[in-house]
Amino acid sequence: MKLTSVELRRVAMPLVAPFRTSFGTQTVRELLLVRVTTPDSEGWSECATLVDPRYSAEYVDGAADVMRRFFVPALAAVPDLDAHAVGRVLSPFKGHWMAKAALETAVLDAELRAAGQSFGRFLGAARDRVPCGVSVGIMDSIPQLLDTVGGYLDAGYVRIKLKIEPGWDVEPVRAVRERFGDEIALQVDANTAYAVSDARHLARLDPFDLLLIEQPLDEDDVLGHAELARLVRTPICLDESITSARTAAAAIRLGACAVVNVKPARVGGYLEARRIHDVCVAHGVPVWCGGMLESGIGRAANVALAALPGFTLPGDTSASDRYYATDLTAPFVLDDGHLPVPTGPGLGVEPVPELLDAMTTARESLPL
Ligand SMILES: O=C(O)CCC(=O)N[C@@H](C(=O)O)c1ccccc1
Repeated sequence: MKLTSVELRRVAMPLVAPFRTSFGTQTVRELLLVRVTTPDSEGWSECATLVDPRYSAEYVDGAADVMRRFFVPALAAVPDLDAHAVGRVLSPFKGHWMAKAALETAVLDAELRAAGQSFGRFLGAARDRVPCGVSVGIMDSIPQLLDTVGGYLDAGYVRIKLKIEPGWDVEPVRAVRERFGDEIALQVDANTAYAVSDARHLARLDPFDLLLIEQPLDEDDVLGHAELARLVRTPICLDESITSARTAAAAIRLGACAVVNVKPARVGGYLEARRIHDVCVAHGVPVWCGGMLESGIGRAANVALAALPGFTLPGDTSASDRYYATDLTAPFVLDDGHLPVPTGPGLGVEPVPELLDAMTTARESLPL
């Protein structure tokens, strides 16, 4: 396929409620959407960068700039591009995994729409719907947390993930266990907020039978996670540390993680995400699909990925209304704790034009 146009759109989507993590609070999701066209198709994707480099080193303006100045010119020069070529063409450029993921995904969407094949079928989905977890932010009080968790359980979510940080960890977990019992699937996400020296404190979470503790330490502290795994009983899951199939294999070999959060945006796209899935399955390490507060565009692709056989734990693939009163696409609606895997060509969804225009704050056609 030859790229005939690439458009970047900045979209502002207000969250239904502030979402606080150990690295900041989101109230509006400022998204960068990518739309590519080829002679016989179009492709959409969503770049998962935040407005500021707090989750990772990438941020929205930086992603748009690197696409504009380096990535799109390189891809536009390729006469017969396909999704598998994108990673190769962009490999001389270091990092910028979310920007690379957005371009690869848009090209893949265009390719699959032209072929009439769904993302799920292309990736190797083994299910037609996926069980959904939900991520619960750091709250102002325990009562507020319990009300929020109760609402999500009533909505049917099959797993609760609590964001934690020093000062908001053991007590919230204890309160949720005391109120909702030992049966609910419960895990925590620290987003790198702790140090190995906090091991004894983190071991106080062990009695609560958590599924996992996600990314307690710095993303580059793989050895620290291996040491922590020897000091706490709760399984360690890595997110920010896993940037490729190779780093996944190394982290597993070093005993740094027993579970992996597969997040396509963090690793350059769905092709590498599937490689990470395959490496983890080969090592007997369960995976689940992480989220970046995606609109329906990114959510569609994540739900398709979460249907692969090694995704044996519920992911952060929540319904649209977890974050947004109005989604860019037809909303993803939870049904008996599950979301259906889209079956249409490509992502199987597209932005609703009037909704997209209403939420667009800037648009830019890149010269090819
Ligand atoms: O449900 C979702 O999409 C969000 C899941 C979630 O908690 N994501 C976290 C994370 O660290 O993985 C996050 C990413 C970016 C911004 C805020 C939070």
